[in-house]
Amino acid sequence: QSNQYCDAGFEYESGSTTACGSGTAPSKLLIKGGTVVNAHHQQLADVYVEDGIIVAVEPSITVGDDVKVIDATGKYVMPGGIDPHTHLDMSFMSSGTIDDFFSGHAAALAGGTTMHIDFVIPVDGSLTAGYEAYERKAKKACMDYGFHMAITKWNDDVSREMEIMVKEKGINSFKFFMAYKGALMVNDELLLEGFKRCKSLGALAMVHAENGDAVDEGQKRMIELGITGPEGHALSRPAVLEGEATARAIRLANFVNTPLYVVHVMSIDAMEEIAKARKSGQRVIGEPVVSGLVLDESWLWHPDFKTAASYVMSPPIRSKGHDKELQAALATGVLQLVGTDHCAFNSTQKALGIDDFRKIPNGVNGIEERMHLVWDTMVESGQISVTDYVRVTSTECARIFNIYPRKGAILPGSDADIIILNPNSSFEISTKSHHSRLDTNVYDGKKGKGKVEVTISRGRVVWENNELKVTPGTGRYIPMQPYSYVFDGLDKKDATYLSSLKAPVKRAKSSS
Ligand SMILES: NC(=O)NCCC(=O)O
Ligand SMILES: [Zn+2]
Ligand SMILES: [Zn+2]
Repeated sequence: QSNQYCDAGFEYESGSTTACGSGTAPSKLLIKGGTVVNAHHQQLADVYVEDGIIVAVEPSITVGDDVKVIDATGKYVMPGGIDPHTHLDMSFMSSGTIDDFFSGHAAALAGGTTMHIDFVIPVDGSLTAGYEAYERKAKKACMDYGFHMAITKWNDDVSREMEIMVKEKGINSFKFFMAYKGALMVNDELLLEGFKRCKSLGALAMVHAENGDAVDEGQKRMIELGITGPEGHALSRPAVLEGEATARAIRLANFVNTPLYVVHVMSIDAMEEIAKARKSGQRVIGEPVVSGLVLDESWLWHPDFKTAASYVMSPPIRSKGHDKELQAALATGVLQLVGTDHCAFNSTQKALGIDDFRKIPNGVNGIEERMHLVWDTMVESGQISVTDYVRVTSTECARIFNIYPRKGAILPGSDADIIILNPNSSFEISTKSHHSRLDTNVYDGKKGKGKVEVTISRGRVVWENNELKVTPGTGRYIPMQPYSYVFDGLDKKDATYLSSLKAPVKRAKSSS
């Protein structure tokens, strides 16, 4: 397997073999004989692409000699994955994630993901400075990307800048961290202000739901007990704290009547709050991440610090049982789409917390592994259909963030972000052959059925025959408009609420 790629102009240390290339960019491409799968439908059809756009999806398309033809007989032709949750090149916990907008994209493309949405972190509270910094970081992009933005403090400038981000910069979602006390964490007052502002702009409010004050207390408790290793991470922030914050955020969003997106749902406790809210008719979206779906916390008790620390993320990976319940929730529509929270720190960076788990930079990998692991865990096990696979890995993300059907579909007019998955082939994940810069991989050794054999990024064949051909600077920013479908009808709910309020009681002025 090739593990190196064309990186002209960018410093990058990589593996041994070379597969440098400009990313074959035939202006015309025909994918023949496959089963084309969209979230709503699947059919035997050919897909014809010109200049990065899908032109036709129909049986038996004939073309001239100038067209590159890929045979997909017996395979699935699907929209490339869209990862709604990543942290490339992010400064965090006295460190910086080691996958940037080049290596992270290379890894993503090798695993069948053709777009992601990353979280811009404001600089000293300034959204504009944060946006500009991420614009610079993303110059080396080799696949398409969009941005969410974190809100870490509140004042009139932030409120004004949110409007600029939505109306001028193509950002339609803002994340509020209810954890990471003393760093990114916000209080309920800010949460309410932020939710109201999101609503007024048609932007989606997102939350990292853990009770940060209680986590702080739990961490102190572990240190006092002499538990300083990675297992202290899990013990200090139990699922009840995720459930509490999820419930609180849901209730506050309900009070404001704005949709809510809960990122990285890791526990039954949080999932059940989402289920309850959805059942009552509230617009709440739940995003499980691959680590929560396929791993359990036992790794945090591994005797080797390097191994154990590589599994430290927040909220923590939970005990066995949570994984299966989250899978069931995804299969039944309680949770809607799968992310990764790809946030890669290598073992040297993780060693910052060798004596104190509170200093281990939080985050695990997944951008390269998500498509394979979701296929194997959910489709191969019979829990979801192939069309649902497309929905949870691509289409639903495109719909929620208002870029459908440009993304998330194999339809005439859509961007030609396409994967060909062979259900009869198999994959094996290995730290040695992955494309991330990480020296660890929380999925190392995992094997399964289904293999992404070809990835096409806007008409360019970037992954084929286990070879990656990517070029920095070819990825494009995808602006996202506000008021996606999750806002439909909310004005009617507001009107119902207002008309339900009784007219103010008129009282005579008392004389005494
Ligand atoms: N999840 C995690 O551990 N690191 C990334 C930051 C976040 O999403 O909370
Ligand atoms: Zn988070
Ligand atoms: Zn995250």
